[in-house]
Amino acid sequence: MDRFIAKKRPRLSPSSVQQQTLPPDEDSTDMKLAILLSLFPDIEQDALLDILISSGGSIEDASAVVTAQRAYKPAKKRALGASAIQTSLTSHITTEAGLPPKKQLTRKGKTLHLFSPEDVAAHTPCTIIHNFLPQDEADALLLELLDESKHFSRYRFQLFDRTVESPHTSSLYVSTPEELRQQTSEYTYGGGFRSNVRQLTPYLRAVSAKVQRAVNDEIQKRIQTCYPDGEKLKYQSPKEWVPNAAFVNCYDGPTESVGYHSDELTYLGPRAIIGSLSLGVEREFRVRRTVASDDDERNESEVSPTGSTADSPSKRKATSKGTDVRADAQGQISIHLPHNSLLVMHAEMQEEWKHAIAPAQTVSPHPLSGNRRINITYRWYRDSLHPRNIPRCRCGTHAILRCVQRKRENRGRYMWMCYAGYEPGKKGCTFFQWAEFDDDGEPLWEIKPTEDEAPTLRNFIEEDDKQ
Ligand SMILES: O=C(O)CCC(=O)C(=O)O
Ligand SMILES: [Fe+2]
Repeated sequence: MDRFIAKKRPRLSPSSVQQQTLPPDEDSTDMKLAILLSLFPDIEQDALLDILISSGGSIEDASAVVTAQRAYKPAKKRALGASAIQTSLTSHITTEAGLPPKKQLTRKGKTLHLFSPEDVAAHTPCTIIHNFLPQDEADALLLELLDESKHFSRYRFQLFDRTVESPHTSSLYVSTPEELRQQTSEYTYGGGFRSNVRQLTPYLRAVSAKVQRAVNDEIQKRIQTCYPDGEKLKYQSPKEWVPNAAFVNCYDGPTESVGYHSDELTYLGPRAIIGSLSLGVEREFRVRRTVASDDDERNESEVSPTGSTADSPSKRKATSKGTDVRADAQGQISIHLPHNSLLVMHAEMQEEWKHAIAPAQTVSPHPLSGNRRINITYRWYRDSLHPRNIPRCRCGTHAILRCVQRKRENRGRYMWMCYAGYEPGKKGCTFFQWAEFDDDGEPLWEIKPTEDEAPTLRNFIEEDDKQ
């Protein structure tokens, strides 16, 4: 549900930099990749990422490589692509129950393809349930949302001096007309207000009860089998996961996609969990782990069960340039998402990994949807993170919540920052403030939030559904 490519804040002129702590330099690989994608829109994102890594993180060098390679292989899509390892791992690798193996499985420039739920649970921060709904219900939901998708739109944002559109369409769904009003005038998304918000449809609501049960079961299994001492993670909510917003994406044809990103945490809070239901055409969901920019590649052998790496300052190594591309040096994992599969993105996902729907060369048409894939991400917007409580920046919009992923010294810390600069026609400010939470992920506000009457979002499950 994020902007289609994670972005670095636009550079500000020295005169506009305020006297305050500026946030850590985040996501520079993604920004570089976004720039390369805009320069070479016909080349696959993965291929550009490989080239960026092998060029030591330099955009200039990477552009020169692409241009030179093109001279030899004109306009052949995927000609520069990463090679894939096609395998099912469970038959080859023994792991402790539910724990990721000690040895790193992915390598620079490689894509490891996972199909079975056991492999997905063991090697990624996700779990997957195939054939989640009875077939007729899955088909009915797909048909309902294909009809809805006529009203979807592309998300637009500002990247330097260009307005860019998401390479797929989407809409947000909430329960009531009042919530719809709030979503277009109080809640923001990537620095601006949403224009495309719709009211929950009958099947979206009916299915949410099943998603809620399954996601809560998967959370408990994950805690018991994967997390240290069988306890929830720090900042993860101990409460029941209750979806009250659904973000629906439509990918019409093989080239529609979403770039690598982690989801915006502003209303979901730290350690967000997302239930993601796939319908129609099967597509690849790619994940890659993010690591601190100054980490040694070797620390990949020290992966903890939560996916974070052990801190070993003695192994740190200074490098001359492009250190941030180390995060991508591990390659990526591809999870195949067939029709009617529920993927749960667990609490370690948004802070420590990035995800994408990769463009495909071809897709196998689905009998009901043709070349289209529908994806629903059910989300839990937290009452304590209602817009009325969130810090305002100097532009007047409220700040957005992010987690430091790359810089070792602040990795895992949360921050509020202005994102208005990404909204077409707006200029952002330099507002930045560290965000503090208690161990259960509830915000610790410096200033007590105002108490107004605006209702918080309602659970999708109505009282009648609970009986
Ligand atoms: O389509 C998908 O499976 C993922 C969509 C996604 O990442 C998002 O909406 O944030
Ligand atoms: Fe996402």
